[in-house]
Amino acid sequence: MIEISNVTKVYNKTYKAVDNISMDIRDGEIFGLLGPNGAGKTTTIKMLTGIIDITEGEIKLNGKSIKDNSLEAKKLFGFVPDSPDMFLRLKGIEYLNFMADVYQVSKEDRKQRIAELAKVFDMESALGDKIMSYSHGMRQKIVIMGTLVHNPRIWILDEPMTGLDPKSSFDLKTMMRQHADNGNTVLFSTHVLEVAEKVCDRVAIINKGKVLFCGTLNEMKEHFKENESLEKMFLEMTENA
Ligand SMILES: Nc1ncnc2c1ncn2[C@@H]1O[C@H](COP(=O)(O)OP(=O)(O)OP(=O)(O)O)[C@@H](O)[C@H]1O
Repeated sequence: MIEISNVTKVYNKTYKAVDNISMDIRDGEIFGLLGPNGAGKTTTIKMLTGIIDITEGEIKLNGKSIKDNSLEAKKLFGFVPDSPDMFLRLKGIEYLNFMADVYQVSKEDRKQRIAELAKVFDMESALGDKIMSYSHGMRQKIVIMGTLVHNPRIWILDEPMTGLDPKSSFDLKTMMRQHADNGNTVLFSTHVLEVAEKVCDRVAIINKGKVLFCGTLNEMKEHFKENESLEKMFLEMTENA
């Protein structure tokens, strides 16, 4: 569960990139953070994960404050950032072992987990190669595998489908569903409405740092009927996808 309460982020003392947002992401659901470029999605995710400070407000992950109890809160989630170009000089398997070390995954558990993930993402034959030799999609997959190697309760993913081939994208969505169905929390951002429609239980639409809507997809469609400007923004987002 993620609780976001009256959160604001001000950059450079004046620019409000996120403006007093509140929402709860519940156990057992896939929650989509939707919005056009510059809406404040990445800023929100960076605050959730403790990468940047919260200017005002509070964020709790399974009851642990990311401000006051950051180390404990950070142990609870796996985070996939929007750029997968990391640790390029490491071999895939070295990166996965590094992540398993950081999260103190036992030798036995990691062996099993890495084998499972490599199979799902069709990466078995690539693990001995350096990440710099991987395609963008393969880099995306190795980062996702590194994030999931410690089996975190909460998954936070910033634009995770970007660059994935259709099969990997499908497999990731299936894994997200399974993880949520097991009573865990999955939050991801996207600017593609279609992706959200296929996988999310609930969405929040943000634009210019404000939450314009938060609810189920059916509720969103009802809301569009009453709010043409929101629907128009979405049509534009879909056209630009
Ligand atoms: N470090 C920073 N300093 C100043 N302004 C920033 C900083 N990071 C982001 N911004 C600004 O804050 C606003 C929100 O940016 P953010 O990256 O959160 O949007 P986003 O919804 O993730 O967009 P995208 O889909 O393009 O990644 C933008 O106007 C951006 O230019």
